[in-house]
Amino acid sequence: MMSLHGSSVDVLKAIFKVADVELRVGQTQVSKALGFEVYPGEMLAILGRNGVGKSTLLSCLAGLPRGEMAGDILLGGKTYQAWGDRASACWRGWLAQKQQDQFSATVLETVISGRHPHLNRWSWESADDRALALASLAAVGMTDFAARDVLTLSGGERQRVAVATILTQNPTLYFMDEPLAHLDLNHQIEVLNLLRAKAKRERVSAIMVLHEPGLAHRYCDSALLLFGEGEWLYGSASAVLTADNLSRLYGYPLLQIENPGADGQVQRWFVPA
Ligand SMILES: Nc1ncnc2c1ncn2[C@@H]1O[C@H](COP(=O)(O)OP(=O)(O)OP(=O)(O)O)[C@@H](O)[C@H]1O
Repeated sequence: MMSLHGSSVDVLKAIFKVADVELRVGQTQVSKALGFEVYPGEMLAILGRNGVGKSTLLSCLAGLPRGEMAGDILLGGKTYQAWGDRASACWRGWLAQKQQDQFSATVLETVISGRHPHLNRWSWESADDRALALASLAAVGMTDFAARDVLTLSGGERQRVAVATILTQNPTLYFMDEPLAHLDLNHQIEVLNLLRAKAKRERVSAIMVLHEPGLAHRYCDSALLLFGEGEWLYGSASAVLTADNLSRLYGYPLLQIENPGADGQVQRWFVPA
């Protein structure tokens, strides 16, 4: 268990702190003594093999307990319990791994539902809420689908609606379980560009489960690797996302390829050896 972090963000106040988190689900030990902090504007990727416990951990970090957990999770300096359900729902957004629609609803109604934590019990969505929902739909290129029934959408279209919904909720901290699921390459980049720009502009932060280490390196500031048996490695994306660490993580030898990106950053891609 190790932390490898640079000092560039240390001058800021962390908005999210995790200390000594022990987590087990069924027979799986997900983490032992896990600790890290997230700062305003930071994007953190969680990576690991299937079944290692990424979703279980993300859910616990988002205050939606799964499995047996001990340790401290502080959002803006307070526990979820101290915030209460409604206040914490305004602070943090949750994008689930699977979108499960039970009933017919239009795309716009679904996206506007992101505003619900912000509304009083008896109030309806305002014109501002609707404008925010429409802007979020436009941001993911789904404006033309506003009147469509969500039950008729393709997997990738439904995922873009889920991203628009969390954008409409407009939380300070985004928890996203595989936000790129079902998306083609073009839309994967579009969603990550959108989040990166929002993090930079509005200082919101994101913790997300990703399966593509090259994209995690390109878009995230930090990374948390879950190795199984509770072992983990956390630190800056460039320190953690290396061929050695990822070969160990996935149990398969990987080659690292570096390429200068248009933004002047060195991009790192990993391919099976
Ligand atoms: N309620 C449960 N009872 C027993 N085992 C469970 C329970 N929930 C999850 N598990 C197991 O715990 C492990 C971790 O599950 P989790 O969904 O967190 O993995 P993951 O890393 O997100 O996987 P994937 O990459 O496949 O989405 C899996 O082996 C899963 O089968």
